Amino acid sequence: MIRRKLIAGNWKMNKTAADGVALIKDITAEIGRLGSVDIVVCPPFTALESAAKALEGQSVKLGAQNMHPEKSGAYTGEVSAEMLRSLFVSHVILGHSERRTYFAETDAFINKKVVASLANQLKPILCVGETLAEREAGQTLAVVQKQTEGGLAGVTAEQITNVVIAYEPVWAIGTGKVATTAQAQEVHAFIRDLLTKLYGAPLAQKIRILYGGSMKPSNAPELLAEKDIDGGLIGGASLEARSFIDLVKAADAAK
Ligand SMILES: O=C(CO)COP(=O)(O)O
Repeated sequence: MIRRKLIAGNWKMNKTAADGVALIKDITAEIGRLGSVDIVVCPPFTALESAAKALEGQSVKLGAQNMHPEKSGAYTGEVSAEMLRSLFVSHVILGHSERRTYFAETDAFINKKVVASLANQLKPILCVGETLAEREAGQTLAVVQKQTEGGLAGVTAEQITNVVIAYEPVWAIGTGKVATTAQAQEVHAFIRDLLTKLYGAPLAQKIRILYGGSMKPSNAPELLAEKDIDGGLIGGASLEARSFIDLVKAADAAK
């Protein structure tokens, strides 16, 4: 398999610094040195520094949930790529549907962040996905195409293998409604084709495309068996050590 599976936990606005360290200790005690799967945890900003210390010497990587595209300046409440790098952050979730919806983030703004993250040696996890109304109107692939192309504008062939795409159908996030494996694989294959058109097959084959939306240990094996599903971006099930560990084990079994 050319693509290593990747399991990323998006803690969203959950866990204090102390809660985060406790969770990381439970996770790393069981799978901290598992070599076969890439694992990333994405705590809130306030828990990054203590999480980085708890992850020292472990293979689990650290991600942030957002960043601002500018280097520094008068952007109250925001955090730059350089600030994240100084806390040993390697990945950053960008364009999550919750940020698109609640914070009015556009493809153009998300694109600036993607470009800035790559320029600062961070690996962006670019989230794309349709709402229920868009799916019902038959617009799923058009929406995903617009968000993917918009997010990746200006990203070069040299940079693209550092990008991770996460397909997260908005109607499946936090709802318990998981996309069927066929629904997910259809969109993942579509994204892979799009990446092939943009960057050519050899590079497109190397890019990880994660599924996100009510993924849990019970439905992960079936999803992860699909040809173009290279891992998961996990919300709710990443908040408990047991379910997160079981998701990582499912990815290990599917590799
Ligand atoms: O939004 C998600 C990950 O970014 C998915 O959240 P849930 O796993 O809670 O549905």
